[in-house]
Amino acid sequence: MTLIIHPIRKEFGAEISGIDLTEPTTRAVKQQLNTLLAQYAVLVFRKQALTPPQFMGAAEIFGDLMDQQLKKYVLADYPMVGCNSTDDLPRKNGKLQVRGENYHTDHSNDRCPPKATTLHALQIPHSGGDTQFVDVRQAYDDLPDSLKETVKNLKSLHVHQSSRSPRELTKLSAEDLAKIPTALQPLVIRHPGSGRPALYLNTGRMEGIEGMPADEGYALIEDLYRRATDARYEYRHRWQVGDMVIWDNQAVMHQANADYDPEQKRFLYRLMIKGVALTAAQ
Ligand SMILES: O=C(O)CCC(=O)C(=O)O
Ligand SMILES: [Fe+2]
Repeated sequence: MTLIIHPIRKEFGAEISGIDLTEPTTRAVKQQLNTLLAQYAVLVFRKQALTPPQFMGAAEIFGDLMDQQLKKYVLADYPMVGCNSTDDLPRKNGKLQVRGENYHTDHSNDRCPPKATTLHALQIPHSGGDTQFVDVRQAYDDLPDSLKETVKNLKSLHVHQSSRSPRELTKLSAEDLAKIPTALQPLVIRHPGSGRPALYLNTGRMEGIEGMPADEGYALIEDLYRRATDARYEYRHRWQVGDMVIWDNQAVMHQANADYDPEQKRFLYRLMIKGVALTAAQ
C-alpha cells in the first residue's frame, strides 16, 4: 500500500488516498499516518464506507479510543461511538441548535484531553453543515513577539462551562457538573509529535487567566481567539458521504455550522483518541 498525500495548505490539512480503511494497516503505514497527522493537523480520507467496528479500527491507527462524555449521543450497540445526528437536536425559531458551534477544542477541561477527534459521514445535507478548522500553530507563530512573550508562561483554568459562556446546549445539571473535571492548561502548548508551539484556546470553557484580574484575563482570551479564528488560518471541510476526517486537538480548533435546512439529515459517527497531559511551550 502506498499512501498518496495531497496537501490542502502547505502544512495544514491533507487529503490521503491509496488506502482502504476497512483493511488492516501495517506498522509502517500507521507510523506514517501518525506523522502526517502531527504535520498537517487535519487528515481527510474520502470514499470510505465504514461500519462502527471498522470505524473504530480505523481510528485506532491513531491511538486508544476514549469514552464519549455525552452518553446520550452514542450508538446503542457501540457506546464508544458517538453520533452527531440531526435527530436529537433541538430547534429554536425553526433553526437547528447544533453541538460544536463556535470554535472550540474538545474536552480541554480534562487533564489529558483527547489527542484527536474523528468523524465519519453517513448522511450530509445538500448544502451547509461544513466543519471548519483553524490552525492554532500558525496563529501562534504570527503573534507579535511582545504578545508571544506575554502569553507563553500563562495558564488558564478550563472548566465544563465558563461563567461567561453563552452555551446552552450542553449545559449540565449541578449533579453532573460536579463530576466533570477542571484542568489548569498552558496557554501555549508544545505539540508532542511535531514540537511546534500552538495556542491552546477554548473560549467557552476558559475561566480567565491564572493570576490576572478577571476582566484582563477574559480580554486577553478574546484577543487571542479573534486572532486565531482569522479566515487565513481556516480550512473549511465540505462533507461528502463516506468521508473520514481526523483532527489533532493540539493543533486546531474546530466548529460545526447550523446553516442547513433542519429537514435534511446530517449524521456522522464520532470517536476520540486518548491524549496525554499537555506540555507548556517555553
Ligand atoms: O459536527 C461537526 O461538524 C463537529 C462537531 C464537533 O465539534 C465535534 O464532533 O467535536
Ligand atoms: Fe468538537
